[in-house]
Amino acid sequence: MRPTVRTKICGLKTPQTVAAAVSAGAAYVGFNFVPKSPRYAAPELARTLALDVPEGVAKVGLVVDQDDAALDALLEVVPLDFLQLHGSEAPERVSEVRARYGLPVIKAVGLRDAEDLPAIAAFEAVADQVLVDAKPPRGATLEGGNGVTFDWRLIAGRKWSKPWMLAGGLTVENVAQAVSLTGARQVDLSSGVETAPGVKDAALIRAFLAAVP
Ligand SMILES: O=C(O)c1ccccc1N[C@@H]1O[C@H](COP(=O)(O)O)[C@@H](O)[C@H]1O
Repeated sequence: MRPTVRTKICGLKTPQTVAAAVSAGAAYVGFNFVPKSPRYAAPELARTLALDVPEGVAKVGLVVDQDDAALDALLEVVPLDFLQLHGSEAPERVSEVRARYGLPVIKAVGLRDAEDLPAIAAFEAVADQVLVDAKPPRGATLEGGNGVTFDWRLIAGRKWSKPWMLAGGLTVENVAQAVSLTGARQVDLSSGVETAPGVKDAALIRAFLAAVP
């Protein structure tokens, strides 16, 4: 049965882990198209995986600062339901991507402290969903997937007009507290269900989904 809080498992690269996410009730499965990431899935692989995802589970493509040519090429191959923009895309770029591809866009915003909060409002105006993630640690090479949390009290009790997802360092141990503190109705994670960077584990995926309230 699907948990009440909708869950996205991101960075899937094998049929076994996609099947684990789907059967344990994930609402979204994510494919990572960031070449430098250990979670990268080549478009042909992602296409094969995506074709096996049942109706009712949304397929999300995670990209970082991709231009139209790269997105054209990706979307020719992989049947996606959402694009997740996880780089330094400006609000104007979010609008352009929505208009060009006709797909809903999830825009990631990184939080470290209260100064980062206004960005959520800026993207709320143009994106279909906002993904509220931890800002990468200083010196990190990846824009996300770093397994770090932010101070959830920063967003406790806040309301936005668009659907949003909580991300950043979520694990089986902390997800219930994160949801209770922030009021999130959707959560997203990648490294918290891995045994090594980029290596997802079906048992960890099932345990995480069982722990989501
Ligand atoms: O996972 C990656 O490699 C990645 C690379 C570049 C941008 C985003 C990436 N991952 C996304 O980051 C958040 C949080 O991840 P984590 O749970 O802290 O590991 C999530 O949306 C991932 O999809």
